[in-house]
Amino acid sequence: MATARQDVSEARRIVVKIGSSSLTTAAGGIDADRVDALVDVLVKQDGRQIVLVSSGAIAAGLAPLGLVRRPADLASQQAAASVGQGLLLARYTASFARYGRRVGQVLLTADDTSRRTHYRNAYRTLDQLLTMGVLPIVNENDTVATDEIRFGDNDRLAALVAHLVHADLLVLLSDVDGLYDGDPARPGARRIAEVTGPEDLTGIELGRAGRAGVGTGGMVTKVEAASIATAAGLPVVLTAASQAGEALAGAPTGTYFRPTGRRSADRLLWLAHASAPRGAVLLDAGAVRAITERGGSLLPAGITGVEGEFVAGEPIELRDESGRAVARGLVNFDAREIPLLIGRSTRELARELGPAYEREVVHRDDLVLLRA
Ligand SMILES: Nc1ncnc2c1ncn2[C@@H]1O[C@H](COP(=O)(O)OP(=O)(O)O)[C@@H](O)[C@H]1O
Ligand SMILES: N[C@@H](CCC(=O)OP(=O)(O)O)C(=O)O
Repeated sequence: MATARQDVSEARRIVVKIGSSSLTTAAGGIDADRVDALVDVLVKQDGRQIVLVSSGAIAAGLAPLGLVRRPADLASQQAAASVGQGLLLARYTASFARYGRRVGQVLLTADDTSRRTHYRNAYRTLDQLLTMGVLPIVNENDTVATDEIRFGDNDRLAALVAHLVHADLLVLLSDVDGLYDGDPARPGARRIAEVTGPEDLTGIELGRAGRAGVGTGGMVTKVEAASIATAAGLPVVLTAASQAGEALAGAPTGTYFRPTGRRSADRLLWLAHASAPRGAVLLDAGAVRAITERGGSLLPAGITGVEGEFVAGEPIELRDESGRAVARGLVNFDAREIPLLIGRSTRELARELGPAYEREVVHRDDLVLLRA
């Protein structure tokens, strides 16, 4: 028998993510009835605050541009997103207006949000919208994101947004009613009611997107999103958009992913999962121990080399002597300055180059360890 989902029914701040495949018609374009059906459910969540992460900008922009499927090149996808995002928001605005509710558009890029000031601003804006009774509708800012820094799918973005807004539940809505042990179209495929940890996922075939030309990422990115959220202490429910009401009420629909970890320092989750490192510094064994075992900052004395082009404030990888990435962090120097610092003490650098050089290469507060 399925276990009761008390943490789901009691959740007060919830991120609901809906995929393109659940919002668009087979011919391309927004399916107004499906948008209305979702909105009908969301407005009934009395006493709860909802943040909606909605995909569908690219899909919504296809038909108006005379395209029949998602184009392969980034520029055309971005053009479609630019046309479609406005249409999508207009549709949501009209649908929520039936109930006298307002919505606010929030477009995020993964890269921006791993920076401290942007992260804080994003939190403040979302929190303020919720306090004012406005329902935020989040999407990736497709028109500016480049291939390297782009999520592409919204599943992982939703997991990070759930963490950002201090939600107590993440609901992923798709065109499939849960995680199956293999391709759900295969006869005999079985729905998995509950995932208690990564061990429950061994042997499961995670396929790519379902309906050709609409969704992206398929189950792979949904399971990744669920792992990010559950490791940060959040329960996750994955189910079909048509079952959103039951899922939010805590009924045993879809797949429930049980939390496996505890909430971690805010922004660092974004640094680990959303940032695209611009380069790397190589660390000697002492520096690796200092950051992995003693929770220390990375000082110039422990650096043996530098790779790539980056400027102060950007995310970089910290690698051990074998080249393995052990951490990610926001660097305090430009790449071209690092050779000057290699192997030298901060005191010596300050004496020779001035007090501006008496600083960590990566401060411990801007550093996240990667799992081995
Ligand atoms: N093991 C699996 N369990 C469930 N669905 C799967 C599995 N493997 C692949 N899929 C496919 O993933 C699709 C959902 O992903 P996607 O198309 O990216 O949806 P969305 O637009 O909702 O993000 C489903 O339609 C399904 O065909
Ligand atoms: N930001 C993109 C999301 C792309 C996408 O298809 O995501 P999803 O349907 O969630 O797999 C959009 O709005 O089109």
